Amino acid sequence: MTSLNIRAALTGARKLVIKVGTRLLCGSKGDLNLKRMKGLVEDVAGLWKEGRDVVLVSSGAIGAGVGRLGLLGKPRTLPEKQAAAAVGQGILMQNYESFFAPFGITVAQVLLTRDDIKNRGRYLNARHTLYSLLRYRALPIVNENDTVAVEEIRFGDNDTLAALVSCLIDADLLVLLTDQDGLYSADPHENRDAELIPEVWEITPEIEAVAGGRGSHLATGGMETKLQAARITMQAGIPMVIAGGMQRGNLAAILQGKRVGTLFVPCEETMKARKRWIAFGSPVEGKIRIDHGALEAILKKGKSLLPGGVTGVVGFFEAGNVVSLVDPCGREIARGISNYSSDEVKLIMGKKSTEIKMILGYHDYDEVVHRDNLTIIANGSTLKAGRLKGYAGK
Ligand SMILES: Nc1ncnc2c1ncn2[C@@H]1O[C@H](COP(=O)(O)OP(=O)(O)O)[C@@H](O)[C@H]1O
Ligand SMILES: N[C@@H](CCC(=O)OP(=O)(O)O)C(=O)O
Repeated sequence: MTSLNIRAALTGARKLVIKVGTRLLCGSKGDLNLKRMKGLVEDVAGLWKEGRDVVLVSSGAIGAGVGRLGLLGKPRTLPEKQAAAAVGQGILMQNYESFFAPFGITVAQVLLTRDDIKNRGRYLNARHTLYSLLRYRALPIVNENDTVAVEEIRFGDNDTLAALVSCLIDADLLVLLTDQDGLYSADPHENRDAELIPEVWEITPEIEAVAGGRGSHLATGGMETKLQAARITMQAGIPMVIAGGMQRGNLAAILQGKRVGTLFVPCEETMKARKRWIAFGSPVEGKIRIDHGALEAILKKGKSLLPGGVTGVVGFFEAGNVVSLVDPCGREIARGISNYSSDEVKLIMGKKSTEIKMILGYHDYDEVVHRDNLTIIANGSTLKAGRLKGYAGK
């Protein structure tokens, strides 16, 4: 695949994560650049109105807090940074709320710590919360929960957080907006002759060498953490673009397939890493038997497994474990992550999703196994849904 093909493929990206850095939002004293923020919001709203899902990862809480508290610079100690973030996060959200409102877009604040990603149960929770917000057409605005995150549970920088959020929601594209138009052959602040690198296919030592650290006293990480984010997205099979957010229109241009910023091309070999993890990387804790209707829905239409299609449960498993889905003849057709434990599935099997609340007393998910967490298996190999034409399951 050529870089032009990949750029063109970005036009079809439906689920986007867009990260906005402190550099764009805050001046050197922490003063929020409201004009720029408003412009960014207008650009994001344009994509949203095209029917795309957007999760915004916004930095700037510490910076805005520094500005409002009149501090001389970014605090050095963690409690002071946490205090600044507590002040600034509210200011950020207040402005996002008022800038998105004229477009009829409701925003939602989502604050995460590293534990929300590391712990499988919490990971699934965060994922489902984000999915629910997008289903409600509310635009999630994510930041690190700086006010409570101590060193051990910190992401530390929002570039990494944005990459992990992209994996969390299976994004089609991550865009990191910053003050530079992409990755240059040297830090443009230090070298006027630096040239933009339009595509990166592999993070080589040469690429690492051009990426400098922190770019301003309020921002974190500089290009180093952006490369760290690219390592994650490239392995996860998600294209990532670093682009300039100082001027309007770059987001739209990227989504029109134009050669804007630096594209980090995902590795095709590892595109299905997550699906492979589900199929082969994790122990299978139990089996769920499904009926012909569910079999057809999963294999031919790529649908999720709903409780109504379940006919039996074998073994003992917890919510979040990988289970085998077996057809009425007992053949394994897929593996997936179960949203419910074996005891819970036994209670809700054969029922409608709307009955889950009545039976269990709670209703966390409609699906027993969501299609995003499901890998189809046939003759020991993984296949895409819809490709199993001859398979009637009989
Ligand atoms: N090779 C490079 N190309 C572009 N920018 C670089 C490079 N190396 C270091 N930088 C610095 O990275 C900064 C952007 O990162 P950062 O300050 O963390 O911004 P943000 O707040 O947007 O995350 C730029 O202002 C620039 O000084
Ligand atoms: N969570 C912090 C952002 C930390 C960070 O990574 O900043 P940046 O390098 O500007 O993206 C904040 O809101 O201030």
